[in-house]
Amino acid sequence: MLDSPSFKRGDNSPALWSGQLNWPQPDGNKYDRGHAVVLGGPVAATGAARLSARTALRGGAGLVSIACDPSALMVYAVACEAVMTKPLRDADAFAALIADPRVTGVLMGPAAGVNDRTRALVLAALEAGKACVLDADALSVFEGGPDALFGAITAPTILTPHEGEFARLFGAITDREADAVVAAQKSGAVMVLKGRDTVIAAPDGRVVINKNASEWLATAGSGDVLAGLCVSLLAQGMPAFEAACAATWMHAEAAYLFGPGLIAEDLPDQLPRVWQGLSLGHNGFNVHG
Ligand SMILES: NC(=O)C1=CN([C@@H]2O[C@H](COP(=O)(O)OP(=O)(O)OC[C@H]3O[C@@H](n4cnc5c(N)ncnc54)[C@H](OP(=O)(O)O)[C@@H]3O)[C@@H](O)[C@H]2O)[C@@H](O)CC1
Ligand SMILES: Nc1ncnc2c1ncn2[C@@H]1O[C@H](COP(=O)(O)OP(=O)(O)O)[C@@H](O)[C@H]1O
Repeated sequence: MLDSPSFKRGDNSPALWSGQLNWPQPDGNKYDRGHAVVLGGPVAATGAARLSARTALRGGAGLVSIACDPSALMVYAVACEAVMTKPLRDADAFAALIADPRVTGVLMGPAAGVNDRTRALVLAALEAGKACVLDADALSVFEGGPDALFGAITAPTILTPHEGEFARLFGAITDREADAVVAAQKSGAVMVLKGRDTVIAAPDGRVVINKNASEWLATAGSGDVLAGLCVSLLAQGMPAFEAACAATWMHAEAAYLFGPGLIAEDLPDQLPRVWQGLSLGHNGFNVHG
């Protein structure tokens, strides 16, 4: 349906994007499913990036690394197992790290800090032409001067603001759907305007409303998980709009499968059940042959 040039608006469902999921192949290796790099926050705020990175692995990325200031490396190294850690001194070091062609997606923002360092790292990643997901502080650092951000976006990019972050870049919201479409066109990025019904808008005018969310998702770190899922699917080669739609639906489905009492930590480990549902023909159609 989304391939039709006439498609403009609809509710999110696997029918829109399941054909573009990157399933592991019998003769494949981990690099076939991409390497996602997550920017880690400082030593006192490591949880958000760890949630994002764990989710990126559960979302199917073949490799996931957290890049962080050397002063925080020990915390990440002790806390992470399959997720790798990379020391990162400055924007030049970040550019060198992600210049590896096998790095296929970069997430910045969760607990990164609203400061000049975060701003410089975001601009370095965008200028490197990498597929990026920008969330939280990676958006807030451009409050008061968003054109510097929009002008740097050339590669596939997903922005995942909550309403407060959205207003910092685009002004007060009057109509969530219309405002998200305008914001996508203005920024050149896929917009994921989060909320009860999340609006996903592409610069070319496509817009989808996600309606399977649970109110239990309104919990600290839930957005960090969504950002991790976005970068996972982007790093696996999905187009940005389809990756954003799939991530939003899978995030909400994970919450539904867990049920009441959910906290953000519970979400990544529900993703195998989400994948199983998709592979077995969830919602009445078979996506895995
Ligand atoms: N485990 C961890 O380490 C975690 C770390 N985290 C990290 O914390 C940092 C701060 O992130 P944040 O989102 O809490 O705060 P911030 O950017 O100041 O915005 C908050 C202000 O915006 C407004 N607002 C309007 N609509 C809103 C909405 N729908 N949802 C929320 N707010 C809304 C509202 O203003 P009000 O409307 O009340 O005037 C509110 O006061 C960031 O780095 C993040 O990654 C978190 O992810 C949690 C887990
Ligand atoms: N009332 C609600 N019902 C359903 N989903 C919600 C509700 N409130 C928030 N969400 C979802 O929870 C997530 C919260 O993300 P965010 O505000 O960035 O949190 P955090 O910064 O703590 O990670 C988003 O995916 C949003 O769509």
